[in-house]
Amino acid sequence: MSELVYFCGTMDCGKSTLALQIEHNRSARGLRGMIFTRDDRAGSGVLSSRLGLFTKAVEAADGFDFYAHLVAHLSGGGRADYVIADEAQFFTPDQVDQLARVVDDLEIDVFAFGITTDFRTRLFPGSQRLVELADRIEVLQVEALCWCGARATHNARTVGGRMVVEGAQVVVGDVNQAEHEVGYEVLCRRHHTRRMTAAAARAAALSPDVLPVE
Ligand SMILES: Nc1ncnc2c1ncn2[C@@H]1O[C@H](COP(=O)(O)OP(=O)(O)O)[C@@H](O)[C@H]1O
Ligand SMILES: Cc1cn([C@H]2C[C@H](O)[C@@H](COP(=O)(O)O)O2)c(=O)[nH]c1=O
Repeated sequence: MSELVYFCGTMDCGKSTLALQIEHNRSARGLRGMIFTRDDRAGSGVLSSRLGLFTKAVEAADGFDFYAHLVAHLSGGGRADYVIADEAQFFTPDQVDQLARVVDDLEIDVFAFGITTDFRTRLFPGSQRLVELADRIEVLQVEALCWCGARATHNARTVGGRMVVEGAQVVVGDVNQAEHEVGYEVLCRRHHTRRMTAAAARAAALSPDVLPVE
């Protein structure tokens, strides 16, 4: 039975790496995958991991129809034994419905990867639809850590080095950016709620929040 699996976690927890590993393991056994992404930091039509690995992918912009693309590919004699879809938080709910249809009507496994919530702790529409439709939700096992040592569960956005809670939902970017750039930092819920990034914690070094990690 084919499945729609949603692999999720914070930024920088290894989702793209896992996507590339799944692709590697399956293609090494002669299976053929169809790889999609949207707005990867490395550019259009690339699925990249911070470990330095990357592969070509089909860019799934707004209006792209996953189901129609797969049907056209198969009708033209192409093969697709599984689908990998990275940065799935950026997909529209309709596109996630199309991925579910790929599973149900074409009987192809779909492995989707994405962050669940944005910098305001709100669900991305694509992630919400994946949570609603997935056969299985897998939270990544390699924990990203907050500066305090707790498991990071939330994504913070920083502008000019300060955490912000207002702005456009989508701003492509990375962790560990220079202070003047828009950047991201993963935090535990407590420090996200208190808007305490690593830099803010350093600045408030006398706060009990910055007791050393045990
Ligand atoms: N220099 C490094 N050495 C070892 N592991 C690294 C290094 N840089 C990044 N990583 C690993 O890569 C992970 C990020 O992987 P990536 O697939 O790009 O994340 P995601 O897609 O979830 O944002 C980090 O959590 C870390 O485990
Ligand atoms: C929290 C948050 C993130 N983004 C962007 C930033 C990155 O380009 C991607 C996440 O990529 P990763 O491979 O999981 O690190 O999402 C955003 O646009 N809005 C946000 O609120």
